[in-house]
Amino acid sequence: MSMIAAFYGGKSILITGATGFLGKVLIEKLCRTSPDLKVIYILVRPKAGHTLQQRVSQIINTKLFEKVREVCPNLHEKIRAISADLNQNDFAISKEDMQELLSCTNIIFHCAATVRFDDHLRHAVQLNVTATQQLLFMASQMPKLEAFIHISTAFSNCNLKHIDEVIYPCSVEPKKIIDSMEWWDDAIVDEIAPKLMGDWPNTYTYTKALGEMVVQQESGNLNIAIIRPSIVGATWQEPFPGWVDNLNGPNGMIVAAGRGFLRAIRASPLAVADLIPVDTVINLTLAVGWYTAVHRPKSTLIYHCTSGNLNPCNWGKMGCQVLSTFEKIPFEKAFRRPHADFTANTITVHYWNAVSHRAPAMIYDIYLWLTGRKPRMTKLMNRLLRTISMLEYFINRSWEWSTYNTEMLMSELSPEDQRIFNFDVRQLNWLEYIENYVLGVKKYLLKEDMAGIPEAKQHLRRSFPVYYAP
Ligand SMILES: CCCCCCCCCCCCCCCCCCCCCCCCCCCCCC(=O)SCCNC(=O)CCNC(=O)[C@H](O)C(C)(C)COP(=O)(O)OP(=O)(O)OC[C@H]1O[C@@H](n2cnc3c(N)ncnc32)[C@H](O)[C@@H]1OP(=O)(O)O
Ligand SMILES: NC(=O)C1=CN([C@@H]2O[C@H](COP(=O)(O)OP(=O)(O)OC[C@H]3O[C@@H](n4cnc5c(N)ncnc54)[C@H](OP(=O)(O)O)[C@@H]3O)[C@@H](O)[C@H]2O)C=CC1
Repeated sequence: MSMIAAFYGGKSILITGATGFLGKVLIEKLCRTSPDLKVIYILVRPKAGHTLQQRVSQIINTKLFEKVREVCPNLHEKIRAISADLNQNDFAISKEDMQELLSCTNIIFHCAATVRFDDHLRHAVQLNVTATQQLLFMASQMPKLEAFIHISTAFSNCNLKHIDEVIYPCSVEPKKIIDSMEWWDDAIVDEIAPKLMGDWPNTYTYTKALGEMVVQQESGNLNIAIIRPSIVGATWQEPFPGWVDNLNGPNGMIVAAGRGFLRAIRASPLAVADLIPVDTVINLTLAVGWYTAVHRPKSTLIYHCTSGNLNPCNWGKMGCQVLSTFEKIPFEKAFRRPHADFTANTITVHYWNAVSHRAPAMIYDIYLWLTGRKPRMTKLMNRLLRTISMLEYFINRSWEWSTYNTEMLMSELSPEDQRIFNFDVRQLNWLEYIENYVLGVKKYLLKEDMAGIPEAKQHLRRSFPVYYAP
């Protein structure tokens, strides 16, 4: 019998960010391995044109939930959506709902965040710092709470090269920043943001670091743990390989390269590509929830969920495998034949951006205009180049994350739990994983049919501009 699965049986679990990438995989795994859990409360913000129930149905009627729908036929009843906006006071939760959450919750998984790199500092602070503070305050009023699990990022300290499983202080206290945001107008925030952020590359990583400090400072008597995943990628094994549903991180780059838009990038081929599959992150998260509640460690433990020190792979090897997968399973309607150059030289980057990115886009737009269609390629290319410029920081450096707590936890699990909640990234075969990843992007993100592969291959071979354009 799995101790972890049994632990979640009969429990009331509160999840923020449940409609996001990690949140969906968390709900799926929880319901599949512990179908006898009592209820999962999910805090969902209302979206125009969709009722809360519709948002839940949209999630659980997808392929990701195919297996769990068999194991847990009353899935709808297990998931209770609560209308909430984490940007509002008391999360704009109704009195009745709040009362129920406070009196019933046993475990909290706090996943909600803004993961945009370019978010305005005010908004990033609101969601990644202030909302975390508010949730901790709520947690402190929950008599039945056994554990509070906070999802951070391994890049919250990306201004350091070697990162231990400890909280590093930021120069300005998060409480001061939260208070200041109330009376600073946007112009002041814009002016002061670079000074506050120092050597953090964006508002996302900076506010996630502040969020960790808040967790440490407001932990009180709570039983808390922090999980720091690195770059979270498609599923490795569960519920099936290659599932992915957004364009964040490497996903957008795989789409852009597969469709032939992206041909060269400023990246260090030897830099460690610290990717971690989303199911690995969720398995660790559930194991941490169990361990924190049952063993009640004396201090807040931080768990790095990274691959670099246990099973390293670099961007060069990943890029090659992505490209070789495109040959076997090409994407449909490619603009050009997939090809990629890594370069570290700024002049070469400018050259490739002009010759291989902007010029073909402009030529194609002229062709669209001449044939009476709306030009769109230049706009798309500019957006892609802007995205790449934001990712460059992460593909030209390597970090070392220590994983003592994560390895300690692995050794605490029974053999059965090590199998069911596997987060041993040493077992991951990168080449196989990347191939399934690319296939998953094609199937689940681009919704392309595998039956279209022969036609996609013909398109690449037969179309002269597609094959020969630089
Ligand atoms: C398996 C890995 C293999 C990698 C190899 C891939 C390619 C291989 C082929 C070879 C190529 C050359 C070699 C490549 C070498 C490596 C390259 C890989 C790069 C991988 C880099 C990963 C780095 C990740 C860093 C991680 C740091 C921490 C991780 C985290 O903690 S959180 C998750 C990370 N967060 C994000 O990724 C969010 C980033 N996004 C943003 O900040 C914003 O969306 C934005 C990029 C700033 C864009 O903002 P906008 O306001 O302009 O746009 P908006 O968001 O409103 O969207 C508008 C429309 O654009 C679409 N869109 C959004 N993002 C992308 C995207 N990345 N690519 C394409 N399109 C995108 C969006 O859907 C909208 O569309 P519409 O609705 O139709 O208008
Ligand atoms: N993806 C990655 O590569 C990595 C992610 N992480 C961390 O993992 C966690 C989850 O990330 P991920 O799943 O990728 O993120 P997503 O962007 O996919 O999901 C974010 C979630 O937060 C919710 N949310 C955002 N704003 C609000 C709000 N005002 N009120 C209520 N809910 C809100 C979103 O709801 P809605 O559907 O309404 O938008 C969504 O459910 C984050 O803490 C992130 O920092 C860490 C490392 C890497």
